[in-house]
Amino acid sequence: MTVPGLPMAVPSRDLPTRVRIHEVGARDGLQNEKATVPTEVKAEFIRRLADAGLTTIEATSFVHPKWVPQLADAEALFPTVADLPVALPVLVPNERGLDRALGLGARRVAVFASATESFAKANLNRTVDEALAMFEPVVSRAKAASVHVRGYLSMCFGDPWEGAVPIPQVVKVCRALLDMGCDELSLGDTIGVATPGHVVALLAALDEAGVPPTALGVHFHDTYGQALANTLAALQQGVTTVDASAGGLGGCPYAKSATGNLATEDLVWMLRGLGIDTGIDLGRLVATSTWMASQLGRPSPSRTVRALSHEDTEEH
Ligand SMILES: CC(C)(COP(=O)([O-])OP(=O)([O-])OC[C@H]1O[C@@H](n2cnc3c(N)ncnc32)[C@H](O)[C@@H]1OP(=O)([O-])[O-])[C@@H](O)C(=O)NCCC(=O)NCCSC(=O)C[C@@](C)(O)CC(=O)[O-]
Repeated sequence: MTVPGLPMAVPSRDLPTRVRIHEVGARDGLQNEKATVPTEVKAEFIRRLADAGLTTIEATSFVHPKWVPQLADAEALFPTVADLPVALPVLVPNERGLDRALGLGARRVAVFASATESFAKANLNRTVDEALAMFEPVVSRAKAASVHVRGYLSMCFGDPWEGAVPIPQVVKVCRALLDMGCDELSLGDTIGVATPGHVVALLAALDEAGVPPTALGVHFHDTYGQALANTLAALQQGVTTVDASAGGLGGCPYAKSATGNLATEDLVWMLRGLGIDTGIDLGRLVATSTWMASQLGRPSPSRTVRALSHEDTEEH
């Protein structure tokens, strides 16, 4: 697909020159679909994302299949994409998940904690502390096997049961995950309620507690249309890893108010305008999301996908 009228690149001195996009569409996106997507379609989706230039593509989750039936095919899927020349992180909640992932040769895993008790219970059937205790052997065994570990932290801004989440509560769990040995953290705005001022305040508090922006990724959902504004605020504070989901797929099965993630295409469009290199072919990415939307039987919510897949801009 030819992309018409790309934005003029106007670099800004207070922004990074390169951003790493951590693509979560195949995991966070598809885990929340009502219909279960066939394994071959997931594999094709991941291959197309790699072909579009994404270098970190979260592939699946080794969680209990009854908790997330949409990803119950992790064992069948992972080996079919394992040879791609990209990083393929997978979620593992516990040692059972780690064993399954390591058994298939996964080199990057992610544990996923919660800043709130309500979501820890709903998502992991544990208190916050019990969940951290569950992750400890996962992280230490993964590190011993030279496997990269990401630590997600959900509900960093607001929680559907508890409301606004106090910043010190978030800082405490972030510190615990880093002290445990996680290589990087991802701050999840699981239900998409964050606003830029809150992002800046949280990043400042984390920095003060010894968690620098270079150790962090940001993971925004776009429920209230704030995901791009929040991302820009995070970039201005020195964050260089941004999670996004092709076509804006996504949500979380254990937080009903979680809607789609920040769309990767919307992010790439903004970064291009800011003169920030991502190495992504936007035309191929839009074509991938348009193809995935046709597999799911509904249009992509991404504004950029919609604008660029309009019939006058279809392949020339
Ligand atoms: C953590 C558990 C397993 C606890 O669930 P539990 O019911 O407390 O499990 P358990 O530890 O009591 O074990 C019960 C049985 O499950 C088995 N089991 C135990 N673990 C596994 C496993 N890994 N794979 C396969 N089987 C497993 C285990 O072997 C045992 O089998 P039995 O002995 O009875 O036959 C469960 O709560 C779970 O799987 N939760 C995952 C929920 C999830 O995936 N949520 C979505 C991801 S988080 C997210 O999307 C947010 C994020 C990351 O995107 C960021 C953001 O936006 O905020």
